[in-house]
Amino acid sequence: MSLKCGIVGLPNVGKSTLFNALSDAGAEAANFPFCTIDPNVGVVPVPDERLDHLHELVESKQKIPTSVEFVDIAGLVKGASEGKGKGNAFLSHIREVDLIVHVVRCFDDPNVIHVEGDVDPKRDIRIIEDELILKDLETVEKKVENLKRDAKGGDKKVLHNLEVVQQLKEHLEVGNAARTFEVDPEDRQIFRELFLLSDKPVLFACNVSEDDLDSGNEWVDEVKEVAAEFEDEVVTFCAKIEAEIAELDEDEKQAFLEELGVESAGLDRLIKAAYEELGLITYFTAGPKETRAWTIRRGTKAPQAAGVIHSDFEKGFIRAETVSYATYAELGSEKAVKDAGKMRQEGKDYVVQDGDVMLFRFNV
Ligand SMILES: Nc1ncnc2c1ncn2[C@@H]1O[C@H](COP(=O)(O)OP(=O)(O)OP(=O)(O)O)[C@@H](O)[C@H]1O
Ligand SMILES: [Mg+2]
Repeated sequence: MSLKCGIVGLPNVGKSTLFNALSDAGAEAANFPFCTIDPNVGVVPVPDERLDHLHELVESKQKIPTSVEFVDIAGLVKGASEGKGKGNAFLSHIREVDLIVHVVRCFDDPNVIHVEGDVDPKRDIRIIEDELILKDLETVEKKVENLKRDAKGGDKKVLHNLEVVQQLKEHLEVGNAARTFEVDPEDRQIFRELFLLSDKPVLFACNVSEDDLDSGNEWVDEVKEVAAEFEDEVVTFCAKIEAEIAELDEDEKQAFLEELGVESAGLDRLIKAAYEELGLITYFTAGPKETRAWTIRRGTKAPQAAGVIHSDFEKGFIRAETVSYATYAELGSEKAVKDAGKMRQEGKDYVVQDGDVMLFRFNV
C-alpha cells in the first residue's frame, strides 16, 4: 500500500528544500518562484524506534521499514484555478494525493522572495485554500448539472443526491473547504468519487528560521489558529536545518538536535503526523531473515492485514500468532513470550493493533 502525500504551498516557501531533506531524489531548490515545474516523487521510509529495537532483539539480517510517497508539487498562485501560473496542471497533481502537506512560510528573510511581498500565514493559507475550493466548485457545478438532467426522471435517489451536492456547492461558494462539510458518511459517498481537492486531509507544515525552531513564533501561532478551526495537524520545522540534518549520520544527528534544543527532527515528526493523519498504523513481522514494518489502515482485520504481505496469506488465512510490541520488548524474545504464555492465537475477526508483532498461519 503506497500512500501519497503532496507538498503544496505558495511559490518559494521551501517545498523543494523540505522534499530534498525527506528523500534522496534531489529536486532542484532555489531562491526564485516557480523553480519547480514537474512534480518530484520520492519514497520516504517511516522512522520507527520500535522497528529498530525489534531488529536488534531478533538479530535479523535485514530491517525493512514501511514507507510513504512524497510528491513535491509546483507552487500555486492566486488565480491558479483559472490556469494562472500553469495552475491547472499543478492542481491536477494534487488530485492524485491522499494527504496535503501544506507548507507555510513562517520565517522572515529579506533575501528570500515572497510572492506576496511579506510574511502573512493567514493570508497565504487562504490563497491556497481558495484556489482548491474554486477548482472544486467547477467540478461540483458540473456534477449538479449532470444530476439535474438525471433527476428529470423523478428517481428519489437521484433527487436526494442532487440535494446533497447542491448543499455542498453552497458550502464551497462561501469559501469553505469540502472537508468541513458536515454530512452523513453515506452522503459523503456521493461526492467522494469527485476526488475534491479541498476534501483531502491537510497537515500544515510551518517553515521557520533556525532561531524559532524550539520556541515557535507568532506566525506559527497564526497557523495553529487556522488549523484548529479545521481540526488539522500542525508541525513546525526549518527546511534549511532539515537539509543539513539529512546529511548527518545517526549519532551526529542526535548531538545536533540536542544542540538545537529539539527532541526529534522535524521530518521525523512530519512523516509520523502524516502517517497518523492518513489513519494508518503499523504491524511488524520478525524473523531471522528480516524484521519488517507493514502499513495498514486502522481497523483492518487479521486476514486483510496478512493480505498486505501476500494475497495467498489472505486467501488461505487460518490464524495469527500475535503479541504486542510492548510485551515483546519487555520479555526480549519470541521464546520468552511463548514461555510466559503471552503469545495469543487470533482468528479472522481480530482487529490488528498498532505495534502488533504478527506471524500468520495459512494454507494454500
Ligand atoms: N527556513 C528557511 N529559512 C531560510 N531560507 C529558507 C528556509 N526554507 C527555505 N529557504 C530558502 O527558500 C528558497 C526557496 O526554497 P524552495 O526552492 O525549496 O521553494 P519551493 O517552495 O520549492 O519553491 P517553488 O514553488 O518555486 O518550487 C531557497 O533558497 C531556500 O534555501
Ligand atoms: Mg520547488
